[in-house]
Amino acid sequence: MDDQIYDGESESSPAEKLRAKQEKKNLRKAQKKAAKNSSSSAPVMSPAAKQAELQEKVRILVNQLAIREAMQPSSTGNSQRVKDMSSHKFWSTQPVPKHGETIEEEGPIEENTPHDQIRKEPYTLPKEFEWSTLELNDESELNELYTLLTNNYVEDDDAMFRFDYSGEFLKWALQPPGYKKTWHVGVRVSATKRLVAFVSGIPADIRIYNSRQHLVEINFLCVHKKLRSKRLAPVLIKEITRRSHLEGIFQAVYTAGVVLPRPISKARYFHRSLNPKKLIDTKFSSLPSNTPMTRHVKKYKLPSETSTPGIRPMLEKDVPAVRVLLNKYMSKFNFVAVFKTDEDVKHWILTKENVIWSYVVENPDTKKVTDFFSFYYLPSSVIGNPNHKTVNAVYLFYYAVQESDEKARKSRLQFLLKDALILAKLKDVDVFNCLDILENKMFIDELKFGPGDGYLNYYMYNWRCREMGSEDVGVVML
Ligand SMILES: CCCCCCCCCCCCCC(=O)SCCNC(=O)CCNC(=O)[C@H](O)C(C)(C)COP(=O)(O)OP(=O)(O)OC[C@H]1O[C@@H](n2cnc3c(N)ncnc32)[C@H](O)[C@@H]1OP(=O)(O)O
Repeated sequence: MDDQIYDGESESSPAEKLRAKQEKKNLRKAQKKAAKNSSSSAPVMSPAAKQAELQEKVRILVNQLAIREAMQPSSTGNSQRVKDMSSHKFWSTQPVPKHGETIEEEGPIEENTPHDQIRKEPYTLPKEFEWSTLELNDESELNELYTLLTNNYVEDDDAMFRFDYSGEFLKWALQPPGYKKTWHVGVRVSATKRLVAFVSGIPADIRIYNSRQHLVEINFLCVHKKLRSKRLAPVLIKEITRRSHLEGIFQAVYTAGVVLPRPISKARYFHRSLNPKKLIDTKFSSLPSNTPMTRHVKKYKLPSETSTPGIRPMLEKDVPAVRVLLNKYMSKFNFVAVFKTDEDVKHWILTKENVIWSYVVENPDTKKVTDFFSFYYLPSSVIGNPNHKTVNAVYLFYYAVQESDEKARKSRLQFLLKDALILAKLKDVDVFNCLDILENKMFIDELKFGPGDGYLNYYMYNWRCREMGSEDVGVVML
């Protein structure tokens, strides 16, 4: 494989020219606004309005502080380092907010590019490589993607574990209703046709604060280990951006372990041991000092049966009720996935063995579905361990409960999630993971989840908005 360095970032697209124009316009607007604010006399406010304004300012400051604090490099591992904007050769050219920029108005950073001005031909790759749109319904192409990711995708900071998404999982993640094959973007070595890089997009609907958006969700960006640091990732990102623009989509949502300009929010991973001995053998966790293994194992022991009356696997007939429950529950968060149709819920929530499991609670008297939860199966390969190849992990996905009272909701969640742990244990899962998003902090401590080393930063492309705490986030990405 030729490792020639290529910089695909020198071509400037019409969108980039438009962006520069828009930035100038924004600057002029901000200057005008500042001049207006400084010359006009302040309106008279009622004490209640003043109090509300103060509370809002404090809330914003607290959120900003929480994010800044979480972004400090020392305690959070190397991937959480915040680099200077000037050292982001690629990201400093993109329509994303800059680190440190104060955000006053929500909205797009650059205007939509008119269709006839969108570049028609793919970005140029180094001459040894070619673009290849993957056909995931073809078993052998799906297998090529599986092999690329299983050997080269996300690892923890210490390179001990690597995500091992199954082929079936990838089909689920990449072929939701309305998916576009052209957003499954591969790069092959022209001579051998070997797949060496990938990025994907899927259509998604979200609400961020009060803005509903149909956009693209970007995931599975991967460059083969032997081709790292050669600026291939920016070319892949520009190409998926171009293909999104061609479909009339100008905003994106994505998550990454690394800190880029600029997170909307930052969440932390929490882990609940189900098989403590194996987790210690694989060094996924360590035995606390002065704790014998028997006591440690006992701490995480669970009942062998669930205890919520009416709990059962979700069935297709539950889809409409689950959609209503879920969208209602999501209304309390500021950044959420919107499940527009029953088809969406059928695809994303209904059980697919060894990919996602979902359970509902049906009230034994009324037969109404009152709650549901789901978790997806994503094992990690254990790198270089002679005794264990895989850690079997599940991740909490979407859920909903109905209690409006916070105390009642907390106790319901603790009750339900305990059953989720039991059900996962019955499937021979070693660890149950979640982020501190949604209302997960209501059960994390009580159900003996412990904080991990990993963080997940949430981003939007071409959308400026205020930062938020992880408890405001209701988007679960795979
Ligand atoms: C409107 C539609 C818009 C659609 C697009 C929306 C944006 C989508 C954005 C993508 C969302 C992806 C969501 C996921 O899938 S997150 C999962 C990412 N994948 C992995 O972590 C797998 C293992 N790692 C790799 O495969 C490579 O290290 C990757 C491919 C990550 C980088 O390859 P490589 O290591 O060989 O680097 P390079 O020399 O080619 O390029 C260096 C440039 O790339 C910037 N970089 C590094 N990591 C990431 C990252 N995770 N997101 C965005 N940018 C990233 C980096 O800051 C630098 O730019 P700058 O700092 O100099 O400026």
